[in-house]
Amino acid sequence: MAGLVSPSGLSNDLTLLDKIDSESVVDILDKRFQTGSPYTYIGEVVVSINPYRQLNIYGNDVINEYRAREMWEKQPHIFALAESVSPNNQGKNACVIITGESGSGKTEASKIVMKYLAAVSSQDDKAEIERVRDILLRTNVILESFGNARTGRNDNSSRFGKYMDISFDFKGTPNGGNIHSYLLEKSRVVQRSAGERNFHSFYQLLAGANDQLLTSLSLKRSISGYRYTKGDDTQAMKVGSGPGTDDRKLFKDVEMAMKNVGFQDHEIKSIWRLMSAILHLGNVNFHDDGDSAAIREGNESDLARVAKLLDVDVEAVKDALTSRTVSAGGDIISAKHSAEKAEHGRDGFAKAIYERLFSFIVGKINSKIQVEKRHTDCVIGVLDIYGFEVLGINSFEQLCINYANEMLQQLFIQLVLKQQQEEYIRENISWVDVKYHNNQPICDLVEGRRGMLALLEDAAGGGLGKATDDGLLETLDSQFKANKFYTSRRNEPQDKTLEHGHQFRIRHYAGDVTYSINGFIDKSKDLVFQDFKRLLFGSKQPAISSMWKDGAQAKSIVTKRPPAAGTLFKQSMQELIKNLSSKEPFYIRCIKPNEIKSPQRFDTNRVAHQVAYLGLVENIRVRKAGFAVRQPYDRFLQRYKLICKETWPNHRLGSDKKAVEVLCKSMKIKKDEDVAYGNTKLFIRSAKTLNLLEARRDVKIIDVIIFLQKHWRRTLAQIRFKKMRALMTIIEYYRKYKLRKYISDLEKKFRNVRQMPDKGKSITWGAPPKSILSTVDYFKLVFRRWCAHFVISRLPKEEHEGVKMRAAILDAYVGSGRQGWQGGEWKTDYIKTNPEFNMAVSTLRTKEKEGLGKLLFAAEGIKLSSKAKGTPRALLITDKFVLKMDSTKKYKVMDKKPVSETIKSVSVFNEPSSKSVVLHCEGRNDLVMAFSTGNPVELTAILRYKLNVEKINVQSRIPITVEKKSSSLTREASIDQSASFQKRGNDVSVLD
Ligand SMILES: Nc1ncnc2c1ncn2[C@@H]1O[C@H](COP(=O)(O)OP(=O)(O)OP(=O)(O)O)[C@@H](O)[C@H]1O
Repeated sequence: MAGLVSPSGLSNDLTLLDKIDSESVVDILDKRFQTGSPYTYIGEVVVSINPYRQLNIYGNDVINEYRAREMWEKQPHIFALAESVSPNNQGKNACVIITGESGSGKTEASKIVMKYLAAVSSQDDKAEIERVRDILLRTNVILESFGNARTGRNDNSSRFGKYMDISFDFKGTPNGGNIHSYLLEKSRVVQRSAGERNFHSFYQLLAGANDQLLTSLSLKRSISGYRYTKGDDTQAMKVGSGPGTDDRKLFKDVEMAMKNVGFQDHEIKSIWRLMSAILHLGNVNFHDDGDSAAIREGNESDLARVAKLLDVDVEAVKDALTSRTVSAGGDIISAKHSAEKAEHGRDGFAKAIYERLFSFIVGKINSKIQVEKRHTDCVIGVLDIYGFEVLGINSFEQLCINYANEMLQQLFIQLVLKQQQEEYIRENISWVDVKYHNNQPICDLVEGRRGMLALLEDAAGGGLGKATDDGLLETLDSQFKANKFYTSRRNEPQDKTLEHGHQFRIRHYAGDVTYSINGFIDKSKDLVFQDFKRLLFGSKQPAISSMWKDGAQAKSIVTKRPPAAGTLFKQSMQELIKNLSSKEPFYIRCIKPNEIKSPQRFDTNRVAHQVAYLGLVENIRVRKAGFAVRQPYDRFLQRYKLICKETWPNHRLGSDKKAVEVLCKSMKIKKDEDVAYGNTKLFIRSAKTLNLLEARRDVKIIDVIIFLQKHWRRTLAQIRFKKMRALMTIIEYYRKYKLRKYISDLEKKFRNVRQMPDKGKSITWGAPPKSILSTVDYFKLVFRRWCAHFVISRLPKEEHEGVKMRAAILDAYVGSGRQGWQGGEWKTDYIKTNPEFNMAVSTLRTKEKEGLGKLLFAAEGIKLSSKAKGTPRALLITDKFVLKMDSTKKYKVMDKKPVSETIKSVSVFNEPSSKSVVLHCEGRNDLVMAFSTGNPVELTAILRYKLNVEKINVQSRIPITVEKKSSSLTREASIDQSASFQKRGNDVSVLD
């Protein structure tokens, strides 16, 4: 519920409070102050309570959160208001009016607005735009130096009102601006209350100027050395040690800012000259010499310094300070001052120099940022003006300040009501009239045709006859006798709180203020003798001279008295109000939580007082009258459409208004009673309805989150799946490519293989892709066979069989150690060499009824029998039988077994010359023979090639089973060519 309550559960908009009274508002402000969330809304008005501590809520990350957001969407913040006024958002002229008492945070608020506007304005990096943006941000440093001072209430109090217009071009880029200053508190130059300081600029100059500059200005680095900077609080007044300030550093910042803004060196120098001249001027004292004033002894050097710094003649300065030129009936005479009057004149001169210097600085800044109207698309004004002021003694300045606040409050009520009324008319909603405090009678009392300022003007011009403060009070008393907002002791003798003869009281909207009439006429006249004007117009410093153009008149010309200060102030206020009224206003109402700048202390009474005089409760009531909240239909839908199935996720109801009606109906929100449907906005009467919507939204949002999560997960899975599929396709294509490449490379390598002398045996095959390893093995086999074919085809046909047989046992013998196994002649049968054996076999053939089968192998030797004896035997193998014959008994058949049941595997020794062979027979004794005729390798080949006995063992120790006993057969070379067996422990050795 970002829009309605803060994370700590506080109402974000005071109109949403159930109970609208001062206590509830103060209570919310207290909680906001304590929780470090200083902003609250009343509709579009931001109420700000000074946190008096640095909060981490002004960074660029936070700025980004507020971009392109409606005010109510995020937590209350000045950024939200700045976003509303920013040209990107509305493109209309607007103004931000910041009010509140001294120290409530107005200047800080204006800086926050500026920071936001600068950050979000279109980021065009043209040098000119950068320059203007830079100047607008840097002006603060300069204006704060010359216009701010430490007061009892604020260490950095603005002692002038400031209105800054920032112009934006059609792209929303700041391209210029204009600053207006109001009522600089120039009296501060010559006097101030205990513990307060003069304007920062004086201390910054004394602390920050380098020795060379100080010497050129004839200054000492000493605050106590000058009447106008000397204070009663020596610790606080030490150079560079003002609380909360670093004068030395700030001097550099100000100098740099002036240079960046475009002040020329001679202008900056003139500014330091004028500041120094003021300091020296304050040290010039007078005494009465007869009936006229004379410079006090010892002060001539100060006077000389003043003259030098102002670049005028020293005698002329002396004359201007001690006398006055009067033109009467064409004669020009010099009227001498008394010492008192001269001192008065000196202070007036110092104030005037500073005031004109300040105006010069503001004018200079303006000249650097002014922009032609035709290049301006919209203007945003920021007004940071002194708040309502009630001091121990309230004088003319307080009257002006409080009058300005009356005007602004009147404007506020008018504009808020007017805006609301206009909105109701525009939206076609019936209008409810609201009673509110009307400040107009008080404004009239001050500024009316026969109001206080008009009477002051008369008094200042001598029009009232008695141009004394007492006389003025008498006139005011009689003029406003019947005015219920004015009172004095004369008009209400029973009111003992008012002092007779010099106090009057005005009932301001913010509370009663008692003013002292003393000094009113002088301050109102604000007289600077023409002699001073002429003196400084004559300065050889062009910048100084340019500040005093009205000193150009000849002495003989009788100058028309300028309007009184009050009248000028009234005019500038009226102009300001006119300017503000022409723009869409936005308000920041600043509140000061305590008097001691504490980040913890919340002074309930003080805050209640401010809440009252800022008219916040009234403001809430006005805003709430009729409808507490209004929201454009599209925005409303954006937030709440999820709570109604007809509107979620998108409606098809023709218009947003219709969709909102359906949504409200589904929530049983009653038309007219709870809400009203305007042309473009929904008007919600009370917080109850909004809370209902928000509560429903909170419930629904969980469903939406689950729904979104579900979809998002599905989307993620789809994305992953697609990626995987793509990956597989890539892999598949790559594999195919690798395969094709391998095969095509092979094909290229083997293309001319027939013509190669070695028929391609030297070709390297390369590592094949894994998937075709077995295929390539097969290819290799085919290739080998193809090669073999060539070898074989060159041999006579009858040898083919032998070669094939040799090839068949290749795997068993390669690397076996039985070199030369494939060589030699294979005779198949060795009978022919022995006629007796041959005869016996022929006889056998004829005798055997079922047929002996085709003779495959026949050989003689000795057979291992029990006790390791070698018995002469002949071995006959046909494709059907295995026969053992006794070669000592005319080849009598000893044993005859079908060949398939008999031999399971065959073993030979891995030594080339061995003639022994072991036929392993399943379930029977192994047949171990050492041949005298017959080749054991040939026998293994016949067994595998012709009788499918696959297993051929070629080893050095052959496990045997003879006479049902298992042992091992080893081989030893025979010395005499004849074979024999020898017992070796449990094992047997054949000597062959
Ligand atoms: N948003 C803020 N965050 C932190 N401190 C603040 C904030 N606003 C104001 N302050 C503190 O309060 C002091 C006074 O604020 P600021 O000068 O803006 O008051 P002001 O209303 O302009 O006073 P004046 O009318 O005297 O010029 C600041 O110097 C600063 O210490």
